[in-house]
Amino acid sequence: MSDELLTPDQMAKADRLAIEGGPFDGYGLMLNAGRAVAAVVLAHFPQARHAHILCGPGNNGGDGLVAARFLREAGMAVSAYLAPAPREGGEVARALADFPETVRPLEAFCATAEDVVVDALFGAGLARPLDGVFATLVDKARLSGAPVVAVDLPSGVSGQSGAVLGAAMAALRTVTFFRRKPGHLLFPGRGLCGTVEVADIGIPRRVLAEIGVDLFENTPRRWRAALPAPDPLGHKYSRGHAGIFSGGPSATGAARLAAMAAARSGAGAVTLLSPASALLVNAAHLTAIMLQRADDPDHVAAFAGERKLSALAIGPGYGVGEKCRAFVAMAAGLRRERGLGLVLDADALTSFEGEPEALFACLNLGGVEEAGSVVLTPHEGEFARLFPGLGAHVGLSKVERARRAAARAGATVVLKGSDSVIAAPDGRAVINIHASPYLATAGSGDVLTGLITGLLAQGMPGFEAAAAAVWLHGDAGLRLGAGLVAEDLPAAIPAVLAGLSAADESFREGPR
Ligand SMILES: NC(=O)C1=CN([C@@H]2O[C@H](COP(=O)(O)OP(=O)(O)OC[C@H]3O[C@@H](n4cnc5c(N)ncnc54)[C@H](OP(=O)(O)O)[C@@H]3O)[C@@H](O)[C@H]2O)[C@@H](O)CC1
Ligand SMILES: [K+]
Repeated sequence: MSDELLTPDQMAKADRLAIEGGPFDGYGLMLNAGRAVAAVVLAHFPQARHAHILCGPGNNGGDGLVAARFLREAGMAVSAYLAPAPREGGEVARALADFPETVRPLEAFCATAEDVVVDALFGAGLARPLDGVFATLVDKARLSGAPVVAVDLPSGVSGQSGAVLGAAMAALRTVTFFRRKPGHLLFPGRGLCGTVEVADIGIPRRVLAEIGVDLFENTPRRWRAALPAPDPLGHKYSRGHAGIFSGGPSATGAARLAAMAAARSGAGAVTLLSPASALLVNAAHLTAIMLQRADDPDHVAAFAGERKLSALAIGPGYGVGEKCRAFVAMAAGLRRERGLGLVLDADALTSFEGEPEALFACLNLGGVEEAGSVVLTPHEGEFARLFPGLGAHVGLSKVERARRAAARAGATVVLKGSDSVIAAPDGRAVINIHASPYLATAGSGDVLTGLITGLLAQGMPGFEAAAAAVWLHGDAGLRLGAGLVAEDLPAAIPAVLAGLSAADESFREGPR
């Protein structure tokens, strides 16, 4: 499956460019779309007693009318229901004229669990919350128990953000056209789409270049070429040296999880930077990971120079407060002066609650010549603390929120969740769906931080390192499944890396 994602506006442009360049006109595309929907219904619900096609006033409804005609021709019992009067002379009017039966008003819809419902009320043109008869149809469809096949998007789901506007259909399958939209990958939309199929309706791939696609599913294709490979003549320090800050004696586990993940990602050396008070606790649990006392920022800076540290992570289990801010400032300095990669997570983010500008200022200080990449890895709670005004309820898509945050911070932002978004300050963004709900477990985020740090330490750029780490972490979660605990994740990384070539193949470009 292709990994480009188009917003509804970009999709409208794709339609327009395709029509201009031919060979299909608007009605030709609609015929192809309706045929594809009918094919999915016939393939997956051949035993349905009756097909009910709910058609809205726009082109989504037109696709529905075409599908109704093909289903009828295939021998299915069909009822089509249409919103009041489509625009005269338009493609929907043409689809209506070509439908040989009388269509019924939407209010007449009534289905049973043995039937199938085709939801063609609204797609890309959804402009406001569903209410009135449309909201009633959502309830009626749900209560009928009939499977729903959505045309383009479940009606009520925003293609742009995945948000539900008012109410939304819950589909078992969704047939979209040409490329998926962000709303198919972002929750809650993703949870309402069922299985998403992408139909080729004759829009040529060349239109993508003109649209300037800037959002993708997070697949290996996006970062595979930047993934570090060991130099046969290299040594452990030339493979990158990652430093992970540990918390105090009762909060050391998070940093050790991150350290082991950094090592598993391929970094040649990993050092745990521990307060003196936690040295013994950490020493009792470490083997391949090195240990260094770290109570004074100047000493750590000197150590980083002597031992050629190439990336640092601070935050997991570290503790919120002044000490954390001081070490972040020191790390930001090393990043500016020596090009170290830097990952800030958890307590390092929360430590700047109420004064995020202080963090962004120290990350963005001028005179940067060989500054390394910075990656911030907030979950929604930490994100809202660090980026007031960009929290989940501001009416922007998760992609837009992450993009604005990345631009504000001058850093790659991983906005974590079941639909993690990774955004770079230059606007590049990917949405990750390659993950498992079993990853929502204590310590899992610490492992992700370690993977990013390990990849940065090996010289991978920030955006690619973050996207790769999120995918590798997700793949480990999918492999382990039920019963996984965070300790299992680093150990699963060798198999994940070994399987990467095969995964890569499955994301190769399609024929168009
Ligand atoms: N373009 C092409 O060539 C191709 C497009 N294709 C198909 O077209 C679909 C996009 O079509 P579209 O742009 O006509 O939008 P669509 O989703 O049908 O809705 C717009 C209509 O709904 C109305 N409306 C909106 N929200 C509402 C609400 N809450 N409650 C009530 N009304 C509401 C809105 O009214 P208005 O806002 O103008 O008042 C307008 O009348 C796309 O998803 C795909 O299926 C394929 O055939 C391939 C070729
Ligand atoms: K729909």
